[in-house]
Amino acid sequence: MENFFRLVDHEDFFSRRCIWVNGPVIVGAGPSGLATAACLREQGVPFVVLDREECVASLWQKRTYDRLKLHLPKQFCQLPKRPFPEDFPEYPTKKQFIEYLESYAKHFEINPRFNECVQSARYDETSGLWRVKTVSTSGSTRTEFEYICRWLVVATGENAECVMPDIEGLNEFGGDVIHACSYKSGEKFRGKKVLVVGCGNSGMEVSLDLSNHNASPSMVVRSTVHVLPREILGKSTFELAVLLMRWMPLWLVDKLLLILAWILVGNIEKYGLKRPSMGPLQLKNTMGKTPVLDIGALEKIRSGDIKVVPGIKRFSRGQVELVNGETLDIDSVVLATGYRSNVPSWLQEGEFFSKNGFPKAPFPNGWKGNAGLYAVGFTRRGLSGASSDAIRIAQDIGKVWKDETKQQKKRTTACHRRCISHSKS
Ligand SMILES: Cc1cc2nc3c(=O)[nH]c(=O)nc-3n(C[C@H](O)[C@H](O)[C@H](O)COP(=O)(O)OP(=O)(O)OC[C@H]3O[C@@H](n4cnc5c(N)ncnc54)[C@H](O)[C@@H]3O)c2cc1C
Ligand SMILES: NC(=O)C1=CN([C@@H]2O[C@H](COP(=O)(O)OP(=O)(O)OC[C@H]3O[C@@H](n4cnc5c(N)ncnc54)[C@H](OP(=O)(O)O)[C@@H]3O)[C@@H](O)[C@H]2O)C=CC1
Ligand SMILES: O=C(O)C(=O)Cc1c[nH]c2ccccc12
Repeated sequence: MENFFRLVDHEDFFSRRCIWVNGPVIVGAGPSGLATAACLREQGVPFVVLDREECVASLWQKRTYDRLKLHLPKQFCQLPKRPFPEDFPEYPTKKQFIEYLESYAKHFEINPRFNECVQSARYDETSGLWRVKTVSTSGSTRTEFEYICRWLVVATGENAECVMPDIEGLNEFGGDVIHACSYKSGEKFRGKKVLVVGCGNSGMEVSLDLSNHNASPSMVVRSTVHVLPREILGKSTFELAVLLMRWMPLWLVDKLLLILAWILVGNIEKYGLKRPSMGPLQLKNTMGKTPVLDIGALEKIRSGDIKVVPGIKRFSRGQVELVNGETLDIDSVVLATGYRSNVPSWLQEGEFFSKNGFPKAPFPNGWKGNAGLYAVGFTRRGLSGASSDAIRIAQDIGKVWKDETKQQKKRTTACHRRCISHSKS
């Protein structure tokens, strides 16, 4: 047992083991939890990280497709205190990113308690402490734990659960229906007609991968979407936007991006890809809707290899009926319908987090709540947002920690002195 938490060796009436944590409990061992743990380690603050899966970065390891690459340049995706290895390409692969995260955890000696799913967490006013209940499913035994701590860091992410839409007739469809989080490669869809529901980055990249594997994807675009080239004149579009934002307001950067996109990708409305009236960055900031950074799907749409279709009316056996009345024969469905936070399902708190599982306060103020509650990685700004939250949280907790340990030291030294002077007299 590591020295920073003590197993209070008693089992309560419900056979739940209580663990006092000296320092914060961090829920989630993804990039956000790891970044916070690393920054705390540097401050000398002990912590416990909990994760429901048996590995770090489970979203990346278990719920993403094989050909995934980061789609922002590497300098926007590395975590605090430890840059990516020099030989990483501009857009690291999923494998490289996972290797980096594993070595990051090792370097900062972060050893999460795996297979522990947090069921509930509440602040106990009387003691001024957080009570975090988990169920551990390691092996065939089921153990319940209760962690008691002063600080709670929520790092379960914006993508904790898959959004599975309830579409009429989907139960009668009969073929394979998977969410994009279970999609690995187009290999097993060769020669198949696949309906991809959703046109965010997942829908676009799954459609591209299917087409590269000689499947026939039809992608559902029920409303509007911003598609931007990943690069403009050899420079990353995201980086260009970040640079421009230093000099001009967001709406103007949006206008420029759209002019450049028009020059580079032309009118895409004729392919069924209508743009929202709000600009891409403004939409990301206000609604959290990420623009698509194109890595080749547009070309396949132009060539007709990826078919764009309107919203779905209903499914029937082997078929889908669309809102324009058209009916398509299909073999499989990939739901690229997005993700949601799961915080409301376990955190018993109504002030800091809103019902959608995101902090109520917008960036950069959504990292700190009341009574030792923190949130990391809910900024809708990807990995760079998570890093900036992590740094702030560790500084905030570190300051209190240092003040208190200093005082404690003073008390012990004073007592020590008194004892010595006492023994002399
Ligand atoms: C396909 C895809 C590609 C992406 N690409 C990029 C990119 O290129 N650049 C970028 O900046 N961002 C990207 N993102 C955004 C993404 O949010 C971040 O990459 C990153 O994974 C977020 O880290 P996180 O730690 O906040 O969340 P996660 O990585 O989701 O980690 C949260 C962890 O919490 C655990 N957990 C959840 N609930 C519980 C519970 N109740 N009890 C215990 N543990 C729990 C999960 O098991 C998980 O390990 C991408 C997202 C997706 C889905
Ligand atoms: N390479 C990379 O780095 C990648 C990054 N990502 C990131 O992961 C995050 C999640 O992306 P993604 O999984 O694409 O999710 P998004 O939330 O971005 O997109 C969901 C899509 O599903 C559509 N949709 C939802 N419900 C329905 C329905 N009932 N019928 C039809 N369409 C529906 C939405 O349409 P509407 O807009 O009308 O609601 C939208 O087009 C994003 O931040 C994204 O950038 C994802 C893949 C790759
Ligand atoms: O890829 C993602 O999911 C991200 O959230 C990364 C990201 C943060 N801010 C953006 C603005 C435009 C495109 C992608 C992102």
